Amino acid sequence: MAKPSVGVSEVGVSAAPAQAACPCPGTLFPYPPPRGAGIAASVRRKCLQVELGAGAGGAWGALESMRASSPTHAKAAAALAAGVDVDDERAAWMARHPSALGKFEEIVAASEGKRIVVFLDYDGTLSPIVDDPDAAFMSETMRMAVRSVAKHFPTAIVSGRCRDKVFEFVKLAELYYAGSHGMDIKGPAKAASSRHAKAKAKGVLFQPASEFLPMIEEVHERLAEATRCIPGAKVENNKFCVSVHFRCVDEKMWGELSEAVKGVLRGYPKLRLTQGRMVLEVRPGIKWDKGRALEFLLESLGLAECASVLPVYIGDDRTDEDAFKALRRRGQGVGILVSKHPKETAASYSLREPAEVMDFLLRLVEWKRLSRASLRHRLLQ
Ligand SMILES: O=P(O)(O)OC[C@H]1O[C@H](O[C@H]2O[C@H](CO)[C@@H](O)[C@H](O)[C@H]2O)[C@H](O)[C@@H](O)[C@@H]1O
Repeated sequence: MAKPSVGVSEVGVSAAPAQAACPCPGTLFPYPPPRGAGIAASVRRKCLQVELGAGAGGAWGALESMRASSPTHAKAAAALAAGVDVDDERAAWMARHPSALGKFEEIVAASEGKRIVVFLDYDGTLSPIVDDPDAAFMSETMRMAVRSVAKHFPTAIVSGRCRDKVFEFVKLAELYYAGSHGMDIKGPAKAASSRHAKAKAKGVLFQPASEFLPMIEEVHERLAEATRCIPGAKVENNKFCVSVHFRCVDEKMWGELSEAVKGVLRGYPKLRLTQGRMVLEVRPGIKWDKGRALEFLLESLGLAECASVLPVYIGDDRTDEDAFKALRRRGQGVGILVSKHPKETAASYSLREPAEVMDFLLRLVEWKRLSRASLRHRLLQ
């Protein structure tokens, strides 16, 4: 298996994913994605810029990013700057990123002759967003849906959380887990079915940032100390990354929080700062993300061949954009963004909330059962 190139990444993410010629028929990605009127260009640019510059600050600082990530701010700014009717904007966005439930038949039709592999983000995708990160439980019905999906398709959870923690929430041993934004990858603990035996025999386990472990420990302690006096701030150790939550911090204190985080990171030039949903994410500055984790898992499963696989990735966060972009680079796959609001995204489809994710997963299972039954029926005739 090819080892990844590990090195300090450049700060700044290009707005548009690199265009890849797709050699495969039946791609679901119209690329480049049509750009309708709607979110004003300046707001779009801000929504796309996820690297914040850990040192002296990038062209665009952490505080501005924190403000723009607030749904109220982003919406108000977009409406103000573009004078756009919010309903029109939503309709235009839905035309570009239609509901994966509404387009279900189109999606499964694209899987003809291919093996579907399912990738699921955790927070905001399988569990609703809540104030307390330690209380982001998934429902038992969602767990049953994921378990059923994993019976039919290789299934992976790809999360910003530490792998052990996300496993504690999901509690399904038959899945692949990629924790710490894909920097901690492990295969199923025990055999789920003989179909997966090949990948298991390879013993999938990969930690491309292991040398950062002591540094992350240290920076976690320093961040906890530096933000102790900011009410509502919460620092979470995600093993290869650290999350600094500001969901419960008064907006007036966001400036102080971002200064505290940047102050600590000045001493750690090998780390980088990105942002998720009301959270600043400190991570090793290596070229590794959820997109690379997706590629790694496909390769481990022996399914990297473009013609034989249809990866389906469902996620809600900026960090999931790396996986959506990876699918576009492959020129094939189904990227589904979970969002109630129009957002710039490299995903092709959308779902509004975790409840719709569960409906989609259950439909996938039902479709698989029916197509198997119909195949059996045809063989017996
Ligand atoms: O990649 P994910 O599985 O989506 O993890 C991303 C971050 O998720 C968690 O934070 C988010 O969910 C919390 C609980 O709903 C919420 O309080 C917080 O505001 C969100 O950002 C998790 O706590 C982070 O460590 C993950 O990096």
